[in-house]
Amino acid sequence: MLATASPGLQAVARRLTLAAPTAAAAQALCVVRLPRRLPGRSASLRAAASAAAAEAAPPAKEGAEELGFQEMTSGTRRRYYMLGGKGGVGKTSCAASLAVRFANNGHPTLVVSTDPAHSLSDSFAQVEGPDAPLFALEINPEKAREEFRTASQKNGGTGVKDFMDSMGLGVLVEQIGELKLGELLDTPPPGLDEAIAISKVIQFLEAQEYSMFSRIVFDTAPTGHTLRLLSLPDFLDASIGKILKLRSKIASAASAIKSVFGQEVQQQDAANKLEQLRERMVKVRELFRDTESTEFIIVTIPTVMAISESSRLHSSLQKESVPVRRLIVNQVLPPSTSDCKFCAIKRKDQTRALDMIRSDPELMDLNIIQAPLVDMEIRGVPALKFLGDIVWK
Ligand SMILES: Nc1ncnc2c1ncn2[C@@H]1O[C@H](COP(=O)(O)OP(=O)(O)OP(=O)(O)O)[C@@H](O)[C@H]1O
Repeated sequence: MLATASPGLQAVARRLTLAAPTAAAAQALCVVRLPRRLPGRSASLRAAASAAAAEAAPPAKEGAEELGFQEMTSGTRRRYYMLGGKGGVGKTSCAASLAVRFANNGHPTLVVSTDPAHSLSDSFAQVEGPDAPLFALEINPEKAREEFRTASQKNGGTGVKDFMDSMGLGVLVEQIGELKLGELLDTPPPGLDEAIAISKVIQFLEAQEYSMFSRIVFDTAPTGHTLRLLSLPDFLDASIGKILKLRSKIASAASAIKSVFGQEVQQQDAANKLEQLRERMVKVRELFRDTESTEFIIVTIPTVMAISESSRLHSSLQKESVPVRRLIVNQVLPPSTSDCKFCAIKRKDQTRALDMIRSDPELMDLNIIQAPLVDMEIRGVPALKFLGDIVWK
């Protein structure tokens, strides 16, 4: 599939992830050209960021050097980095800057967005600029869910019920109904979309075309969703497992009659699809917990509320045995020689919040990375490279 990507398609860039693709682009794999030059304010951005980086750098912790970028980039075995945190703290900017940094260090990299707000359809695009291939993949969770719904309707929808009723097997169908899979899909719990979307990413990554990627960076959905997502594979694993069992009972009871109507093959397809989904969900869960290949990086900002939420997130991730080692504190105000009262108050507030991290039992042992608030919107590869060089050291 990669071979069909054409450099001529319409360029759309929103930081590194893609804006809503056109109908044509939505259908195809497309190449996105990002701005090659930093906007005119790059000098002030650079000055502020360097000053902030120098000022904000926390004292090196014992063993901290092992958790530098060197450690993230070493080795060619595939690794996954998932960035999560409260809405708007800078997950996408940090994820995209990490992806650019990996690509510039020779890693063919894929950055994945599963945020429903970002995409209308699945799209896959090469980002121009970095030294090694950098691709952005956006999964449309709604579309992924639709595929799943179609499979389950075939499996337990009214067509099957009418048919089974006529065969005196309606009770079994009611049992399927009790599992409420249809309802689950009509009013999905938050997190289901992301779970299905991530399972879809895993499906992609099993394909030959994607084998070249040695670093996969996930720009995850906000905190609450991500957490629910983590418990979902267990839930889906259990309910899909039950459905499959019932399915095989029904199939064996009615196979002779069904084959007369030619429905057996279709239903077997649906059952296979559910089984595949279940297997992928199990893989998602394993992937999330694999310390060798996966790391969940929490992104936060220096406010009391964001830090409290990050503390809860870390606690939940630990309960789910998800490896977390780094905490990015983004948008830390750079130092200034001017006597701006507003800035002074804000800085004091941020200092208090940073102290809170140091005394929070959930967060204090994490490797803390401070990223400065810069004076412009972070868009395009050069700006992301710039941010990445400051954040990922
Ligand atoms: N260090 C920073 N300095 C200045 N602006 C920043 C910084 N980090 C992020 N921003 C800006 O803040 C806004 C939100 O950032 P971003 O989209 O990366 O956050 P997010 O956590 O992914 O948001 P969402 O939860 O909505 O997906 C963007 O306009 C981005 O350019």
